[in-house]
Amino acid sequence: MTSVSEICAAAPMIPVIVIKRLEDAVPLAKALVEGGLPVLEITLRTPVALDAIRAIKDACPDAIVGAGTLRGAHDVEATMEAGSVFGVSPGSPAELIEAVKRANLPFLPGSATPTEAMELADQGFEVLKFFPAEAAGGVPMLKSMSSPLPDVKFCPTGGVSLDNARNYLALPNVVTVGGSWVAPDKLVEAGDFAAITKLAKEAVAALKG
Ligand SMILES: O=C(O)C(=O)C[C@H](O)[C@H](O)COP(=O)(O)O
Repeated sequence: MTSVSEICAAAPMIPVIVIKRLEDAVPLAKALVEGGLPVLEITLRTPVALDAIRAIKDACPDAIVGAGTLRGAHDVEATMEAGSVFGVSPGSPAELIEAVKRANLPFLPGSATPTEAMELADQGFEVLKFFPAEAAGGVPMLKSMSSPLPDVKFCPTGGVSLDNARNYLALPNVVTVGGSWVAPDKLVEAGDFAAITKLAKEAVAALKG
């Protein structure tokens, strides 16, 4: 099993993906992988999300497919059954944390405060999703947390864009960022997957290294 740290090191950003039509799943995943972004977070926000994960697993061997918006134990079981190799959540409710530990699923729990960060790090989580990044204090908040908690690493997500991602990645406690900006609804709905590859390449060029 790949660790969360290895998954986060595999790309400078993790696209946060909302699949509304199942037929968009594979071309979208292929477009992002082709653009240099192999780590994909498929959110469980739509009815086709689990089928989308299955389809991408089958058709895109180079993608590292995870599930986002995990809310409870049932989500952990369902996403693993569908083939997700990691999970992400906007928060860290106790029932979800217990389920993730039982299942041994590589997991980025959501954290927006120092207390949550301390509790989750104590429980052995290597990287936390700092969510909602911009609304919860953004770069200054993470910078402040890096002084007392230098060992706690984050993937800021929520309001992160090409414009501010580099400021996050420059922080010593940020290992990668997450965002939906590389897979905007409009382009997916229009079937413009070439434009999505272009956005992915643009993100990689701006953020790598
Ligand atoms: O669905 C989840 O699991 C979430 O936690 C929320 C997403 O990560 C953010 O909605 C992405 O934020 P944007 O990049 O600003 O669109």
